[in-house]
Amino acid sequence: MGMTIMRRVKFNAGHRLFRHEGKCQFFHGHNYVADFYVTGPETDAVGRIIDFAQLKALLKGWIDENWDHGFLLNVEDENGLNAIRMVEPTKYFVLPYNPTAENMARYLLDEVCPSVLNELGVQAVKVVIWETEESCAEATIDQDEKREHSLFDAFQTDSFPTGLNW
Ligand SMILES: Nc1nc2c(c(=O)[nH]1)N=C([C@H](O)[C@H](O)COP(=O)(O)OP(=O)(O)OP(=O)(O)O)CN2
Repeated sequence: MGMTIMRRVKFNAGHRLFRHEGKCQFFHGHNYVADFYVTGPETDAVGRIIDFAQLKALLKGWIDENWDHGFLLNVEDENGLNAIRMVEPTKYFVLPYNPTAENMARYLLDEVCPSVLNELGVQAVKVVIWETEESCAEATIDQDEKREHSLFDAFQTDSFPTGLNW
């Protein structure tokens, strides 16, 4: 039977949505919540896929270093990037697309999780980004990617609640 665990990471960041038609074109920030769903081939002698503390160190570590208390900007947003580069000191992260909840979840799942998790023999199969208490976006690996990774074939994530406790 497949097993999946979830580790939540909270952070805050500023952003704006390049070419947004409404208020999200302006610089603003969110208290984000990122839920990382992680699966592995087997549990260890203690009964863990991986220790939650290890997930925290790796995933929160990456977020704290790269996104927390920084600005997330679209690489096409030259004007926004020029503005944020003028601030001293500054912290920003350039994404290849707009920093929507959808794109942030996809970036964490496709780019960040493989680089920080896979050498430990576990795999992130879903990332959910909560932008507000009411709005979230979910990125999942597709069926082909799951099949390629035969060790993780039997994963099951439907059993997790989706509500938030802030
Ligand atoms: N599909 C998406 N739509 C929007 C995203 C997103 O990431 N994915 N992001 C935004 C903005 O970042 C905006 O700050 C959040 O939008 P919205 O829910 O409209 O904002 P509020 O929570 O402040 O809503 P109010 O009820 O107006 O206070 C926009 N859309």
